[in-house]
Amino acid sequence: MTPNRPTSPYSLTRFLIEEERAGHIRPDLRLLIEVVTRACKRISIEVGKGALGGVLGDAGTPGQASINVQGEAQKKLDVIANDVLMEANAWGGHLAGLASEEMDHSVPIQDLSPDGSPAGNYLLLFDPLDGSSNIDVNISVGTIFSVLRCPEGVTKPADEHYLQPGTEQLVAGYCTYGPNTTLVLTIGHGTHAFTLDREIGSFTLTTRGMRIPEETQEFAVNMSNQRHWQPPMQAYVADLLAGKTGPRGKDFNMRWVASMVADVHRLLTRGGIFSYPLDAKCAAKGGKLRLMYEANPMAMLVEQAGGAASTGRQRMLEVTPTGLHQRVPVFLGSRNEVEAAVRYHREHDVEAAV
Ligand SMILES: O=P(O)(O)OC[C@H]1O[C@](O)(COP(=O)(O)O)[C@@H](O)[C@@H]1O
Ligand SMILES: [Mg+2]
Ligand SMILES: [Mg+2]
Repeated sequence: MTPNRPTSPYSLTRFLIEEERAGHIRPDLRLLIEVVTRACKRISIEVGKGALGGVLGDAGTPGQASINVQGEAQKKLDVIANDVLMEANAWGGHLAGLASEEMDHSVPIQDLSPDGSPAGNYLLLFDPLDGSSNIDVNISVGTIFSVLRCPEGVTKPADEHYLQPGTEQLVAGYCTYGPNTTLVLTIGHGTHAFTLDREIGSFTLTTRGMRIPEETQEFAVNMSNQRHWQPPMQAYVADLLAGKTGPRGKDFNMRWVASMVADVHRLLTRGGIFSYPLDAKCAAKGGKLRLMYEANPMAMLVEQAGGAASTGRQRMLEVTPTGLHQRVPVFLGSRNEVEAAVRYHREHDVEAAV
């Protein structure tokens, strides 16, 4: 090699090929990740156009917002991002089916693939655009995705085939569209960050093996819901707010972006706890955030970085899903802080039982 020649950037493609050589990933799964992350680059371009691309605002017609299966008004970019991911994967190849936060039901790839390609081995789940309420105000949003194995012998998967606990995820990742576009990925061997080099259009490995500090003094929660929280969450946050002179013996700072991707990216970078607990407004639905599209992929990424993820009463990845759009309470991030939040729930439940 010529001396002093700059070494070439370590691309996502190179990373995946080396993981394949190490026996961590099969070639068809590697190609699936490449397809999904290429779609994320497309979404990044659409998000980046902002008002110039006519992509801001609500989907639907004026005065008649379009409503998704979650009962939430869709933004134009929710629909665009969903379409981009659908189109990117419609040719089949490695997928047997896909499911999206924005669609009522999963779709078998055989119904999408124009030439009726044989179904692949995997199921893809995604939240095409997370943090929708931030789109119009130019704050980071993102895409969250997860890959499961299609059960043996199933060529046309239905919703029930997706109902596997998070421990079964083969891949989890997200892409944040902010000041830069960053992909954070796990294939079950650590959590790694790749930054999009916009000049060459390629993801470059920028952090190998992200580690979440076990201790933190930073928490993320929507405090406006405080009056609706249940007793263990009330007690936990009251002690955080009591600071140095309270039972926790240290001061805490609060950060809340209201895009889960951005809040999780912060804690993967410098530690923290993110929570979206049960409250009186969302209790009937089981929580606010979606198990299959948000909580499970983030839980795998966080655990692979040395953190913890829980519903407050159960390890997130061990929850047995009962529905594609199931919602759950979420606590994830720095291990010791998540354990503290879980302790408040346990102590409350023990007291309530006597
Ligand atoms: O502002 P709220 O209602 O507390 O909700 C914020 C949460 O809702 C979400 O935006 C839900 O995601 P979507 O935008 O994909 O529906 C999370 O990203 C975020 O943590
Ligand atoms: Mg979301
Ligand atoms: Mg969304």
